[in-house]
Amino acid sequence: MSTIVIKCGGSVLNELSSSFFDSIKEMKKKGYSVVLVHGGGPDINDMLEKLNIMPEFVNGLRKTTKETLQIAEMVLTGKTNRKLVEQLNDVGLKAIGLNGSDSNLIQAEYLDKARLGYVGKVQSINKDLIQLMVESGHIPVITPIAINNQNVKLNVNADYAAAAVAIGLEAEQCLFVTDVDGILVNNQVKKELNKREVSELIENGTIYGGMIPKVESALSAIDMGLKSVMIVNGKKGFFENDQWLGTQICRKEGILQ
Ligand SMILES: Nc1ncnc2c1ncn2[C@@H]1O[C@H](COP(=O)(O)OP(=O)(O)O)[C@@H](O)[C@H]1O
Ligand SMILES: CC(=O)N[C@@H](CCC(=O)OP(=O)(O)O)C(=O)O
Repeated sequence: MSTIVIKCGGSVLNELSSSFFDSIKEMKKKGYSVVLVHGGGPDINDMLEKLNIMPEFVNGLRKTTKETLQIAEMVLTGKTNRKLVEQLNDVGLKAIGLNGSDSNLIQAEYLDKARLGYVGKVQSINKDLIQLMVESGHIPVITPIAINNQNVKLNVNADYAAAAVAIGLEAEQCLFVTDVDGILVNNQVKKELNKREVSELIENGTIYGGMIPKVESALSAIDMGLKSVMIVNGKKGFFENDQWLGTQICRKEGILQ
């Protein structure tokens, strides 16, 4: 059975359009297995600010102290995951929330402990557990908190978590659902971008902040054999006339021609 992994960004979780849920129903009807990974950066920021802790990011990744990690997990599992699971269940989709640290669902190691603290780089995923859920007709909704081999929990950027889940499941496609129509260059959505173009756009500052983990994880997923990675807007319908609307990340030039 073909799998589509959908990463739902925190930027758009409160504004998901009804066509977002219709698209998931459509994919299920067509026989795809659907697996969701969610973010929640803005919810974490709100809580940190309430607690007078200043959020800090390096290239779109949150600097994570032990305290920040606890707050991130509390918000992501207690608020963000709950909300998305409830919304999916409300429209009749059988969603089930899973924390990435449960049963080694997402295994990670420190990405750069000195610079970023408790931030994880995914090493492996528990494919069997996800497949168990999928085969029983459920949509797993995964929170990007991982665990390392010393049982230390780590905060993983949801874009990297989604790409790792897509690779682990040998998914057909990974969709990054966010709050913009795709990657914008001079206010125009690029239909496709390759590795070289992405590097140039990061270098000249056109791609910045939260878009960096998206394009970097997209490129590494493609390098590892994933067929298709797209960045789409969750506030609108992003599937029309059998086509995805957004930016496709390609390995090399002209891959779609
Ligand atoms: N070239 C670009 N095109 C579009 N958005 C960009 C670009 N570079 C940076 N961004 C920013 O990336 C944001 C999406 O990333 P982020 O806020 O982390 O979303 P999410 O929570 O969905 O992961 C956009 O809202 C925009 O501010
Ligand atoms: C290490 C790291 O950056 N973790 C992210 C996890 C949530 C996330 O990725 O949320 P978005 O998809 O909304 O950005 C964070 O703490 O914000």
